[in-house]
Amino acid sequence: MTTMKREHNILVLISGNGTNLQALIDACAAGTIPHAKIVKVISNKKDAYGLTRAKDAGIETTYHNLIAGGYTKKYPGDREKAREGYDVDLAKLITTNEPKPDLVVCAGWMHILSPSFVDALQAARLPIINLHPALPGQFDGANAIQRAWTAYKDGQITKTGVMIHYVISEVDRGQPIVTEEISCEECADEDALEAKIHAVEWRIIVQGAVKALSSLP
Ligand SMILES: Nc1nc2c(c(=O)[nH]1)N[C@@H](CN(C=O)c1ccc(C(=O)N[C@@H](CCC(=O)O)C(=O)O)cc1)CN2
Ligand SMILES: NCC(=O)N[C@@H]1O[C@H](COP(=O)([O-])[O-])[C@@H](O)[C@H]1O
Repeated sequence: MTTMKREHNILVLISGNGTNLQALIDACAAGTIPHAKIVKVISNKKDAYGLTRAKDAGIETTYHNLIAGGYTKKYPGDREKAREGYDVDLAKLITTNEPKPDLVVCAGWMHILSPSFVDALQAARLPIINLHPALPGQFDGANAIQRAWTAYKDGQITKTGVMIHYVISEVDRGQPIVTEEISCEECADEDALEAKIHAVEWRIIVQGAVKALSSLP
């Protein structure tokens, strides 16, 4: 008797255009990510075009914002408490989502997640992976592409890359799942490097999701 494989549920966090979300949507539809479905997209930016991409694909969306959600008003002058409250509610949004997600993917999610968030998802046995446009330990944080190009022009590096890694409290320091190097020397300018990085991103975010799902207990 053949046992049907349960579909894995993916929840995606975005902040922008959503081209990496689109790569995941297309990969689920094509079966490149086998037996998987994106069940929710959450954005911290109301005008994120990724929300449109999700709606066009029939995926439920939620807008969750630090200011619009009243967190900075609730904790006036205490940005850390406001972020903490925001993150605790974000974790609740994710862990109580129906259907229950099996994997959270940060696909251009531009908000540093607090330890209370990371701990809450770990307690729920819910892995988080992140797309980062640099190699492990190279340019942690925001604006990695711009920083890589500057470092290359200053003669400090000859290559950069893209990685998918598990998310821990320390930003961009979680265990890498997939990495791919990119030679800066083959790029005429920063725009060419950015275009090459994005093309690699759209491929390895799918590979990273497949690997993370295949590692689930
Ligand atoms: N605890 C973790 N949180 C996040 C991780 C992580 O590995 N651990 N990865 C990031 C994604 N990211 C790089 O890959 C990243 C995104 C944003 C920032 C940042 O400085 N954000 C600022 C706000 C910037 C803005 O709004 O434009 C902030 O949060 O104050 C750094 C790294 C996702 N989170
Ligand atoms: N530190 C994380 C980071 O910088 N992520 C960057 O956000 C973009 C999202 O694009 P998208 O919204 O089109 O997927 C990606 O290109 C990625 O380089």
